Amino acid sequence: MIALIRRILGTSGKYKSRIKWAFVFSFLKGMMMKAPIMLSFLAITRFMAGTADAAFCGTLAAGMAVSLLLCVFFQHLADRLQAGAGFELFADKRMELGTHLRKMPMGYFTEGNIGRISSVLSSDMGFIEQNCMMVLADLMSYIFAEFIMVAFLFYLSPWMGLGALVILVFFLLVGKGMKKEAMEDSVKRQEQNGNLTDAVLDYIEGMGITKTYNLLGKRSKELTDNFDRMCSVSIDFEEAAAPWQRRMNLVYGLGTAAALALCLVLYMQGLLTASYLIGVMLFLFDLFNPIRMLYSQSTRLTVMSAALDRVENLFGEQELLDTGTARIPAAADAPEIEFKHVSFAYGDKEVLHDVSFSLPRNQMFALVGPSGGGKSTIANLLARFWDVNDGQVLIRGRDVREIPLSELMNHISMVFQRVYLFQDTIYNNISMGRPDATRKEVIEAAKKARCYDFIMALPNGFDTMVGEGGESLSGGEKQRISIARCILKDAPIVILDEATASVDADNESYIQQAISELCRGKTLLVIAHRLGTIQNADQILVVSGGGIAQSGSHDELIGTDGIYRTFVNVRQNSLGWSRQV
Ligand SMILES: Nc1ncnc2c1ncn2[C@@H]1O[C@H](COP(=O)(O)OP(=O)(O)OP(=O)(O)O)[C@@H](O)[C@H]1O
Repeated sequence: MIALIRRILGTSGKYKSRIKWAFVFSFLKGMMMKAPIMLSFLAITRFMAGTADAAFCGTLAAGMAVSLLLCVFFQHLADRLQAGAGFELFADKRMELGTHLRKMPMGYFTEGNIGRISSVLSSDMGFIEQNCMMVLADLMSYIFAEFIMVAFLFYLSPWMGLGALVILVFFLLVGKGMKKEAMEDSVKRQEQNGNLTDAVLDYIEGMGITKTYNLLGKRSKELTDNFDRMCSVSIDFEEAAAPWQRRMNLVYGLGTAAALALCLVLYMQGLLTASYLIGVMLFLFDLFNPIRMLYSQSTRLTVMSAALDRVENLFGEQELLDTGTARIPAAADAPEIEFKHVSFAYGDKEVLHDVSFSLPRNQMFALVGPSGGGKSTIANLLARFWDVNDGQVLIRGRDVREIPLSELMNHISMVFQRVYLFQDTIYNNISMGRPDATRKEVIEAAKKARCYDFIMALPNGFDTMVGEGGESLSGGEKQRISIARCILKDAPIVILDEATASVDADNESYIQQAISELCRGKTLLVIAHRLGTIQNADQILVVSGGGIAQSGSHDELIGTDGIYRTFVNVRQNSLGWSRQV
């Protein structure tokens, strides 16, 4: 418990001193709570000695009233300091986690971690935020109350004090077993919570496919199974705690009886006077209540501890190093993009092996080749979504790892095949390409991306809200809005993952016009699927089997016997690289 309190203090940063002050007020509250018992003891001693007079009685009554008022006052201060600190602390932690996640390699988000991240951010952090400070306040007041009572008992009778300490050892032993069991179950419960979030996200994201393939029964079953598992681990968790709670109550009952017996034995042996006997009896029945209450919170504490583990683990995930300070030169003799002996593996699976190529400035390059050959991986390494295992990726002669990530991102625009629009206005979706752009510049970008006309036909024009993921727009319209965003950003390198899905002829021609605008005066690296795009490229890189199998212009490559010619011939007659321009 102390370890958990230390851990929370350790993570509380600038709120640490506020929390410590709250502990001071908790301690004072604990003192004031027990003050009436101590005053009563004083009264009994004076009455039995016959020295109590009217002035004493008046002072005693005033002392009782003041101690009760102070108790309420200190409680108020402790609660205010702790609860406020808790909510502010976790608002900061969420922001910190957001910044941390932004610096993680993209691979982290594609390896089944989305559910874990969501459940840490919502359920784990929410649980700690709501419980931690209030529980902490209770814990501290129980610990202080127990300490004050045992110390007072020692003052009344060292024998009674020692007896109380022995009984406390039994509480600690039962508490230890209780904590161990609850800890294991808490870990299982929080892990299942993450699995459930994963399953819910997966179910909702895949709803379209689920309906199309009529998989509602199967997919619902997976989700229901997860709900069932969550229910059973929660029941196990509560059931596992019940026997320990019973043991704790047993120790409480037997401990109080033993303390009472000891008190009577001491009185009969003449080791305790009558007034001290009454004094001890005054709070004997409350003596072990604080420690019992302390352990009744232990299940919440173990959940909190497991939740803290998960939060800390997420914070402990390795970020992409962003220590570079090199600037990308405005002009350089070096190629705009260069891969030097690059090798890269996703885990153990090597995808690129010793890949080298260089691309001059302001030209268009097409990456083509069989599915799974490594085209997207090349684009992702250029944008430093991952780091290479060997070799170097250079922009204008600078290794991307030496360039600050923010500068690198300012230098590169990406148009993904799967366009994502935020639940916001169309205007904001475009302007996030350059947040300081004027309205005129945003509209200009929309015109260049050939989306102005369809935007103006919408009920609220640029202020129309887009549904989650851009669902209320057609695929071609969404793609053009994402191109407008890139045009506004005006980065010197554009990476474009050409859509494989076919769109209607009108949309196709609008998208091609938008791409032409986007690429004016830029270096374009396009993962190309359409023969029209490939033929327009200044240079084609055929990516296959983890390397560059061929490179050259369309005319050069088509005249050579090799993988490119075979591909073009095959694809011309099939669905893949269509002849649409
Ligand atoms: N995040 C990832 N984790 C593990 N393996 C991956 C990951 N992304 C891609 N791969 C694997 O790396 C290989 C290269 O994938 P990549 O997406 O680069 O190929 P591609 O040529 O772009 O394919 P496509 O044309 O189908 O998009 C594939 O075998 C793929 O399964």
